[in-house]
Amino acid sequence: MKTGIASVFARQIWDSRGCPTVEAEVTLASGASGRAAAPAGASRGEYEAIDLRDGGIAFGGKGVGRAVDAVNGPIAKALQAVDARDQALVDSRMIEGDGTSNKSVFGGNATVAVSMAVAHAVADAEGLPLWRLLAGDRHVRIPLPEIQIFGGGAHAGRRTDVQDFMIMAPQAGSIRRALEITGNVYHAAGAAMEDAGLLAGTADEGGWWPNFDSNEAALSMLVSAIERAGYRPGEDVFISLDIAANELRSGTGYQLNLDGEKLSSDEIVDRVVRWSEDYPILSVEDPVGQDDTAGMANITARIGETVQIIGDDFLVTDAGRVAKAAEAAAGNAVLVKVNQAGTLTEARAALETARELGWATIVSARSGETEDVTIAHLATGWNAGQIKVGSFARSERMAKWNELLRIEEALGSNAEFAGAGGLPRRVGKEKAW
Ligand SMILES: O=C(O)[C@@H](CO)OP(=O)(O)O
Ligand SMILES: [Mg+2]
Repeated sequence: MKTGIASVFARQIWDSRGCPTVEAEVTLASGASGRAAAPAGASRGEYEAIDLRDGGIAFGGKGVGRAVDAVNGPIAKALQAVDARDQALVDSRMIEGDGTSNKSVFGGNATVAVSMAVAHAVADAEGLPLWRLLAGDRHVRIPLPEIQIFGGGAHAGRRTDVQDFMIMAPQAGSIRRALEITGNVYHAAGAAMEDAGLLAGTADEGGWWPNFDSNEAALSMLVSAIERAGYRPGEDVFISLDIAANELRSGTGYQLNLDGEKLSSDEIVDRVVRWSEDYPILSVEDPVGQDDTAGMANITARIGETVQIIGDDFLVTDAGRVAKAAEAAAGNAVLVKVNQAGTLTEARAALETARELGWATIVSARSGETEDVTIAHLATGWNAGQIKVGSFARSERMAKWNELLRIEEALGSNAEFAGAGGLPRRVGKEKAW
């Protein structure tokens, strides 16, 4: 069989934070091949797949020899001669071989690299771009991007409590135009920071280092950067926040260091609701911690009609957690990170479950990335509607944005920008700022 897996091989490479990660190469009997690399998170949910790192830590500068060995040993053996076109079978062989619920034997960094490399090898064998292989004959839309302008939280020495200050331009009409708008806002924000004497470099994902005295100061600066770039906040360009509140947990509440306050779940929800009234915020991710279903349900009831409420650490790309959250009306969108699940099959199941429930889906990068562009293909081929990759000024991020430009070009006159259509069904109703 030409698409039978002939070899699986891994090596250690280095990611955008200068930390080691796993790169896998898969070759089929025909000679077709695929390559993919595992990303790595810094703000990680407790329920996501474990990255194996030598020395046992989840994030940092130690090697990934154990994960590399898992690929070159048991995973390679388990996948020998398996038909690569059967992604579900490939992934279940790894899931069964690992035998744990969180991939702690092989490492999620081992399984995710192999899972994605297999998909690339099939695309090579079929002579198709990966997005087209994944989409089949189905119509796809170019995803609406969420792009970081300031990076805070765990990505900037906890300089702001909020982790990602991002923008969205649902009316842009194309990825080409959305990126142009983002570039203009990004540079305007840098110039505004310089004018205010606040320019102090960039954070982990390339957003400006957030030298602010309050979370509100960052929000105000973002609004003025949008205006300075010549756009109308709340019309052309909206704000999207990743609070990453799991990182703020302290006892039973949440510690906001910049604002010098400890808040209960109800109080942090009040705070985010107030921000959403005072600023043109269209999307909020992880406003509460990974186990705070009541808090997610509370904020969804209060602002979910007009604001997208995304679960990241709260849902960890798990179909079961998405279904439970939907039952509790806790959120209206899921962030899909393939390495939280550990395989393409499991990540896609989380995405499909959310879609069936009328939730929005956002395919996302991690804060530690490589030149791998797989997620641009997943977001398009799975018709996710949205994509989050980090900022607009570092090559591991730009590689993904630029790949989307190529995909849009390949679609030619069939290219359709998801725009506001990528938002949850309830979001996008009239709201004045
Ligand atoms: O929280 C997130 O959404 C991501 C990307 O911003 O961060 P990390 O990869 O560190 O989890
Ligand atoms: Mg997040």
